[in-house]
Amino acid sequence: MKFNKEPMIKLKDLKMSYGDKQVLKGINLEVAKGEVIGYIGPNGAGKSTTVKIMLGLVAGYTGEVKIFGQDISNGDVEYKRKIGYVPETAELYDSLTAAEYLTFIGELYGLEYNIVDKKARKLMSMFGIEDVYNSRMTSYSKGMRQKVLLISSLLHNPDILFFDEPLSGLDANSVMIVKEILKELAIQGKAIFYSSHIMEVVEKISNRIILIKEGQIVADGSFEELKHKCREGSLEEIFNQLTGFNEYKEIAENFVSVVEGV
Ligand SMILES: Nc1ncnc2c1ncn2[C@@H]1O[C@H](COP(=O)(O)OP(=O)(O)OP(=O)(O)O)[C@@H](O)[C@H]1O
Repeated sequence: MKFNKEPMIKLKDLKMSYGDKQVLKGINLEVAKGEVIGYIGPNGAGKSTTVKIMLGLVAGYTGEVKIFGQDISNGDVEYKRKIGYVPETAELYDSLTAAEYLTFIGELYGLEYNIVDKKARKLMSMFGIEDVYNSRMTSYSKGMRQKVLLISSLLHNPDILFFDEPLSGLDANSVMIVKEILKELAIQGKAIFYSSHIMEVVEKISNRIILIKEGQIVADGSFEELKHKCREGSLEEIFNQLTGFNEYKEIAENFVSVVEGV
């Protein structure tokens, strides 16, 4: 296989516009096996757009996107078989049971029904939700749905994982489990692309942080490196500094005074 020598992901001068608006202005990055990339930035910075381009969901970009050493514009979608994705918002097929949904997804990836059924049930049990495996997902809480989504992204043992707010709706115990799972997956050599606005978690789980602002990378390094460079203590403070934001107090005060002014 190629990806021993090649980086798992390589983006070269990636640009993307929607109409007149340029949302990616030349992203360059390489991701190696075992890297957990915290991909962060303000709302609208271009994070989801980058990820969707890599997933082959958005066309019209310029520059080069190589996944497992293969240029994805060559029309061969085989690379998608080794990718897992948890989108920020997903439409689960609510009227299905988790058993039906997960076995369906597994079969799409070419897994045998019995194997995927067993695996899905086991993973559900580890998340403490085995008892609802055969219940319709309409009856699920937000956290339970999120767990099903996480499981569905991992059933086929992908080599690259794209996670967009994967902890959304999870309770503190489940968050700890997922954080450990991510660590373990990275040790197994997976590359993980982790987008989130929860800076405390990004700080802890990422071995490399990439901060994107207005379609450009403005920081790329380990948390320790960014801390040293920015002379700040937390990733939240680094984020505020690098995105030039310090008027949160003023905005909050004005906000409350408008609320009170009714
Ligand atoms: N399909 C689309 N059509 C037009 N504009 C789009 C489309 N998708 C995204 N955009 C614009 O591209 C910019 C980047 O959006 P993107 O979703 O990549 O940001 P993001 O960094 O993921 O933000 P968030 O943190 O809010 O999820 C935004 O200005 C958004 O309005």
